Amino acid sequence: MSDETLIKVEGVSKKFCRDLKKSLWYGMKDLGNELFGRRHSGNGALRPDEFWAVDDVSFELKRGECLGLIGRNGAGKTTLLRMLNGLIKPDKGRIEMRGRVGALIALGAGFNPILTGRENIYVNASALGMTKRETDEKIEEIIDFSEIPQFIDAPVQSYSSGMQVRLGFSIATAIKPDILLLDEVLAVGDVAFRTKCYRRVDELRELSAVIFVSHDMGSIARVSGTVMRLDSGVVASKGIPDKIIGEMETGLRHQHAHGRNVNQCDDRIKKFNISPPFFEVAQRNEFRIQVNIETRTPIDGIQIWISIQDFAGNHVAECVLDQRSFNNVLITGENLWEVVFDMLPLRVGEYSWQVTLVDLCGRILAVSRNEVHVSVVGTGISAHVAPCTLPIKNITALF
Ligand SMILES: Nc1ncnc2c1ncn2[C@@H]1O[C@H](COP(=O)(O)OP(=O)(O)OP(=O)(O)O)[C@@H](O)[C@H]1O
Repeated sequence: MSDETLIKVEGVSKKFCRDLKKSLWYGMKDLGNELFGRRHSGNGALRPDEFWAVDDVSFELKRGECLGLIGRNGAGKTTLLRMLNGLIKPDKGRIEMRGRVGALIALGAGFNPILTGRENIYVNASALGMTKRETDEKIEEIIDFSEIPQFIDAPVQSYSSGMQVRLGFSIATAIKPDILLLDEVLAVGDVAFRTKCYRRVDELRELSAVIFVSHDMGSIARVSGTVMRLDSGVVASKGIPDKIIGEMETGLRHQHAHGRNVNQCDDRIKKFNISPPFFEVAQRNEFRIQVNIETRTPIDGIQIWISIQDFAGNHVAECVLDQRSFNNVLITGENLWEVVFDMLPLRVGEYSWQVTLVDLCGRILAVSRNEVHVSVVGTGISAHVAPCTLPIKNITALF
């Protein structure tokens, strides 16, 4: 690790407005005041319906350091990354970034959908300060790493979410950035690609300052030297990974023990349950789970990501339920599906499931982590080599 500070954040805050009409009105007023050189309340007190999404956050990061950013949905992690990447302006405070910044924040962000993958590589690389010659030298490496050479001359709008993540990550890291910002969006990639990405982050960590946002505590603990937990925009705690992750998990267990729904994240989601919470299944036998989502408003298009981890926290199996598998529209109130899997192609042992509810833009609506446990029983002779995809037999809407 060097002594060179690459990221310096001092008292940074960002506010948003919950009401769209008011938000537009405030925005126009602030713009008018700025044009006429008048002070505006953009950096002052909150106006009706406004709230601090990020509130007085300060930290520094040196080359060679990796900061893991954790917190429940809506804690302000992405907003902080977007400010660091210059996509939005803080209302208060100061951000200093030194060197080239590689970032993978929102799904599809930074891509022009009508341009091909190859054209987007050139556009992005030039925005990151690379010359055409430098990009020419790197382009094969970028395409190779993304593993999508057969689609590279197709428009990005035809790419799946996973393909966009592959290309975005390959570009962001191929430029050998001084600063690398990685949001949860990496989770969209499949297990094998994610593993490859973590390996590359390990390599880059020596040379860059890395900020890594994730809900996957195993990955956070593996990659980060320090972890910072945000809670309602405020830095709730910061320190070594084990301590901060432990605190967060204890908090979640406490809420659970006191009857609150730990999985509730986005305001629109009232309940997100997977049942049964524990089940035993014989190797290679069919098994079924129920997914129950209660919403306050309709949500047009969701995906459900299921990821299974073994006792050591390694991802061993996963699958995505999207519009190809079921009618993925949520109605107001109760939505209940039964999902039948053909078999669980895993070795005998104990596993936990992480089930994540995601909207069509890859934004996480709710996470059910380590709430569902499965015990695989059988002869012990296995089975599929992990990681593997869970074979879905069918999904039925129960109501
Ligand atoms: N453009 C916006 N306008 C209004 N509110 C916003 C906007 N962007 C984010 N928010 C709100 O700011 C808060 C922080 O959001 P942010 O996306 O930073 O959280 P997060 O910790 O990254 O959550 P997640 O884990 O779900 O990605 C949330 O309440 C969110 O609804």
